[in-house]
Amino acid sequence: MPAHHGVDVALTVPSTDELDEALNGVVADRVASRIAAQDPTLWGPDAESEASIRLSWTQLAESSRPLVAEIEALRAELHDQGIDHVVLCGMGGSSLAPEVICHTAGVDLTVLDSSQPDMVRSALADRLDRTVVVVSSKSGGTVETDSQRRAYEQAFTEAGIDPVQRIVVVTDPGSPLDEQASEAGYRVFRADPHVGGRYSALTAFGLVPSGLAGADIGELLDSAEQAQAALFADDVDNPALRLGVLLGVANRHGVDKLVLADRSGHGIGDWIEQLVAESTGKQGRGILPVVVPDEDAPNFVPSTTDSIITVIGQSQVGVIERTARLAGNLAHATLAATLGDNPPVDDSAVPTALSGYAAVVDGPLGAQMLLWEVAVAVAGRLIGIDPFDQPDVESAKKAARELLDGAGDVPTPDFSEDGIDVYGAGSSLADALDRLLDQIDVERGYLAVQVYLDRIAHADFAEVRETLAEQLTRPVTFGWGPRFLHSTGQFHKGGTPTGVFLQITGTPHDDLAISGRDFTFGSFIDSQAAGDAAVLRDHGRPVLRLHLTDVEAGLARIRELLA
Ligand SMILES: O=P(O)(O)OC[C@H]1O[C@H](O)[C@H](O)[C@@H](O)[C@@H]1O
Repeated sequence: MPAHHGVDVALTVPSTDELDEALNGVVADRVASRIAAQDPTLWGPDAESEASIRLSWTQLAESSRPLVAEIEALRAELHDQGIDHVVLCGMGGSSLAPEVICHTAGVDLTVLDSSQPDMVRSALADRLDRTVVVVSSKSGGTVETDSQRRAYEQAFTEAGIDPVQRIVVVTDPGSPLDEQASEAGYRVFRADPHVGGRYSALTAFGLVPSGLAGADIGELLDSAEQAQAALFADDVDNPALRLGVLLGVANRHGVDKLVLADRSGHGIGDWIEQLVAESTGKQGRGILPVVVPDEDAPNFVPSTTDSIITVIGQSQVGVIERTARLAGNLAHATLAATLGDNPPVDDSAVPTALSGYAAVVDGPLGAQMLLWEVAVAVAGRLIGIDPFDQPDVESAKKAARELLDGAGDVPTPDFSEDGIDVYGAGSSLADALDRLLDQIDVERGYLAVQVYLDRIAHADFAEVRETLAEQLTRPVTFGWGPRFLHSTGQFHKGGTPTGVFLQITGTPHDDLAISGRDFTFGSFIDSQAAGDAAVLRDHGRPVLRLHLTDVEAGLARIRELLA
């Protein structure tokens, strides 16, 4: 195996027999029904103690029912007071589910999952007099969420509004946030502690903000409940087993990218991204999701041999056949994991050469969430990792903390050009970029673009993913910082060591103090970027950081260079 790959699994293609064998194996081992029965031994002895406190997600369709009426009553109470704008403060598993639930339902939810000062400011300035803020944190110790809470407490107080009337907390029982919020008199929803963050979509974490915003959370639970029989069946037709086997077997053959064409139009790709990246990306192994807008996007066509291509939200026969054809392998496409009206696939038009992996996944939102959770648990067993921990997220948090405490080395730019401070080698900005991109391994590498800016104000910049993917013909991911740190950040540091990282940071228009803290939002997000870059470099990964002293001009310059 060539050393430059940094991966010890050769890229090969399994036979249809191997996929069938693995599928028969998980059926014979009763994996689906044992997941439903919350058997913690499924992932081996090392994962057993974590798994024994992480499997309650299998029964949420029933156990979360009592929350529906409680949340709906609170929504009605708030509406009576003219409070109809819901803001969610939270990161990762505490924000990605409500975001997709509300988007799918077509209801308005402001998701504040950032420490970027301008973005925090914009949220604070938006309809404060009509706003209820849900502060969600399972651990109760996430610094972004704590800082957002402090910002809203201060804003409400300054506006003469009692924060106790406007802040609702979701957390695990006994967390520091639970103690603090209960003492302050806030309304606290205590979630099931035996469910991990990224599996918590159907707990209070997903339901409270979504229900307050007006999504039909009863229907969401109904759709999960209706899918349970199919998803927990020890049966070769179980779509979750089929998807999990596809992911697991492909990964054993060195395939470690999952290109998701998110045709749902509601952003379920971002939720799946966290579930897959944090659950599998560890011990130098795992699967990196690459979220793309549709099946025509670069990285989907053409795809690379180290990718599984997946269409979400379009189980029409034409889409299934086309996906199968692109992957060149009907066997994989017949692993289409669709729920509900699942049309039959016409095999006749599709070539059967074995050269790739594909899946089409569809179904109502609650059902699909459960489907992906079961599939990822199955894949984790086949890959041989613990799907319930996230060991490498902490390292970046620690490095950021040290920088804030003045303990770490504050990085200094290597040079500046056109108002852009460059942290990396090169004779010019263009040269520094070329040098970074040249380090992407042509067979196994990927580029991760990590942008620590206001993701609402600069949303268009995400299009550089398409430009770069087209030019590089290698998988390119795009993540907004610090949001991605709670998602793909785990894979970047703990997964297959094949990433190359372009970090973009910027000077905010206006920094913002955090009440009761000796650091500002601006210094916090800077430390988060610098801390993560330091950890990536410690892992031997190339990182180029570009700091934009004038964000608008800097982004325009980067676009120009990349085009
Ligand atoms: O809900 P919290 O405890 O605040 O955690 C928010 C996020 O924090 C960390 O980054 C974890 O890696 C995520 O899995 C989690 O969802």
